[in-house]
Amino acid sequence: MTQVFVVNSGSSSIKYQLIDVESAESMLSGSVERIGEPGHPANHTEGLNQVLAGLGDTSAIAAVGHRVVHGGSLFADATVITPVVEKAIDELSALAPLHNPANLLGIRAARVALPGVPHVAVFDTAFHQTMPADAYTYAIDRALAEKHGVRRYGFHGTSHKYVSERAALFVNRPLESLKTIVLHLGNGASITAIDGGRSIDTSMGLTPLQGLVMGTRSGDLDPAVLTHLHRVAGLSVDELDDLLNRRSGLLGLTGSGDMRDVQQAAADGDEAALAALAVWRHRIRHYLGAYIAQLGGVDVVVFTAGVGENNALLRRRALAGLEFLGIRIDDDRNELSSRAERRISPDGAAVEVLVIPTNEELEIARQTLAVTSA
Ligand SMILES: Nc1ncnc2c1ncn2[C@@H]1O[C@H](COP(=O)(O)OP(=O)(O)O)[C@@H](O)[C@H]1O
Ligand SMILES: CC(=O)OP(=O)(O)O
Ligand SMILES: [Mg+2]
Repeated sequence: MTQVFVVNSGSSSIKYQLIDVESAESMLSGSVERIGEPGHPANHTEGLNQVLAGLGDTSAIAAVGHRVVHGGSLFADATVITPVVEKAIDELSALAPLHNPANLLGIRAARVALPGVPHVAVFDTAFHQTMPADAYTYAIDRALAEKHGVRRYGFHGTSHKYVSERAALFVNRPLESLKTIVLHLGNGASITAIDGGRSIDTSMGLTPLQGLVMGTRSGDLDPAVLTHLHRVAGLSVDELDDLLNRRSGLLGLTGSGDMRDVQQAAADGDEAALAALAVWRHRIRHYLGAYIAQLGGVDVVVFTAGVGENNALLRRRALAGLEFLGIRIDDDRNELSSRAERRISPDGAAVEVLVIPTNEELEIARQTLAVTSA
């Protein structure tokens, strides 16, 4: 029995699992959520120490897999963590300020608790390294961009990879033949266009700030918003960074960054919440349309992550009115509350619409074992 302990430090949560890789069975799993909010762990170190204290017998653990969000163009594959790798993850923190520091805290805390086994980093960016240059290039001075690694990288790759592979198994068609769009809608959110199993475009960019409206991140805006706010409102670079990463998105529009709160407020008729949901939906449909064009069609649309897996109403609203594209939802199927992989389009629809719970931890465990036993 080969067990891998997986630590997934998200921007607002720590998810962990002890996984028996051969059977794909989860021996232990849990999460610490709403980190930083009142009544919850103050930070990731506190959260992780709680988790590690409850681990019990660790003798069967062969390796520890860590989700690391930004790997730049240095890491196209899972990598055993050495001091050099740790330093690179640290240096990439500037490009993923909500994530890489949390990932590093996780690595350091776990290494103290589990010192005798290899620790492996599995990067969110790796799956998107297949994107063609036309999709990842920003139209700015080429030499400057190259010197500073300024390009689109994309994130949530472990999730997009896992979910698209599960979707192909679910519809019982070869992954190589499918045009798939995965909507990973969590606290952070991104959409990926996957052609035959390869990421060809994704909504996040140089950092996990670009694209969709998220819990606290703005997603897309005209880059001139930054220079404008600097000039007219006197905001410094750090203040702008904080504004767009930590005080925008649903939080900026409504006062809460948690979709559950926003939806409750909208149900109670709160104008700001209703408007925020409309912006959230508009942005999703913008990318959905774009990716159907980039792919030249779509066979499978998949919802995953916190919002995508759990919220039937938001799924319905995201896809409403797209019947002309063959995208339809069966309301009864959609509203069935379940933790299972499921189809929510009607039988015989041109496009399969699925809900596939993501399992970044299982994917991380598999990749961790693959590099440590290679
Ligand atoms: N039933 C639900 N309805 C709407 N949103 C939900 C529901 N359950 C969870 N969420 C949202 O999912 C988010 C967390 O998603 P998750 O994928 O776990 O995020 P992350 O990995 O970025 O921490 C929460 O911020 C919450 O807004
Ligand atoms: C990259 C990213 O946004 O991750 P998360 O959804 O965990 O915040
Ligand atoms: Mg996540």
